[in-house]
Amino acid sequence: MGNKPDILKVILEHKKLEVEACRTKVSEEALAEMAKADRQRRYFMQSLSQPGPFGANIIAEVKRASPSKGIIREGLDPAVQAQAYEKGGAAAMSVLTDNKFFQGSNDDLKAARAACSLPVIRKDFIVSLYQIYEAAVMGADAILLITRTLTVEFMQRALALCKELGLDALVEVHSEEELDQAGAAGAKLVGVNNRDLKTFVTDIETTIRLHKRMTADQVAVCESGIKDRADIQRVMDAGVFNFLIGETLVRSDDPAATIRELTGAA
Ligand SMILES: O=P(O)(O)OC[C@@H](O)[C@@H](O)c1c[nH]c2ccccc12
Repeated sequence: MGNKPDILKVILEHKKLEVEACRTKVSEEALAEMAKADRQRRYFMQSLSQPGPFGANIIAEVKRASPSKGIIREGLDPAVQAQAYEKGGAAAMSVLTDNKFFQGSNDDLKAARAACSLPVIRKDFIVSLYQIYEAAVMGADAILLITRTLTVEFMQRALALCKELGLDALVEVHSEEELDQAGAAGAKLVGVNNRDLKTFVTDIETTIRLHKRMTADQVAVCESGIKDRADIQRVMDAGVFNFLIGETLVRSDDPAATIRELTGAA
């Protein structure tokens, strides 16, 4: 790592500029007004509050590319992918909306959500409340908050706004310290990213370790680096039943079948 640029820092700096550019087109006040409009809410957190029919709940991700892997699948169609995810028995869906680093878009989220009946989380780098209004306006059911990139004070404000707008929040952590910060902010749905966003090293044990430190009112999600049923079994044996999976499903030629294998339904 040493002198490798910190990609997370680069992403956040770019994201701040992006949000400022959006603000000049639609003000936060105008967006907040739009966010109040009636929406057909789908319950993201509720779909993860207990184990599914075969045990594991899968949050299946639409992910075209990433800074660590480059293009994961050329020409990925979010609507087709969403239908396969639903058919395979996914509990929920995640859609990357960051364009510069993940080649996603708000339109990807809209298309994926319109093609199925699963609750959808907007996966992006939230640096401003502006993006939370935006998430509500594009029809997302939940947002991701990455503890490493935020203050406890901002997370509290963000969680309060989510409540007001009828959005769920998945609060992502990668260390004991971050888990404590997420808890202090009032996070209930806690995602443990097995991938270190600085080094891109993935270790599933991270979820098992941090889950032991969670409180009884927190629901855990195991995120990143899940390749097969054995990975899932190992984490389930430790008491975690929610899994956020991107690459393995996007690379599969039959994502519905892969979900069935992963959940244990096939
Ligand atoms: O493709 P994977 O290894 O299955 O990982 C999915 C998901 O966890 C990952 O995309 C992710 C987790 N947290 C993030 C934060 C930003 C961008 C991406 C992510």
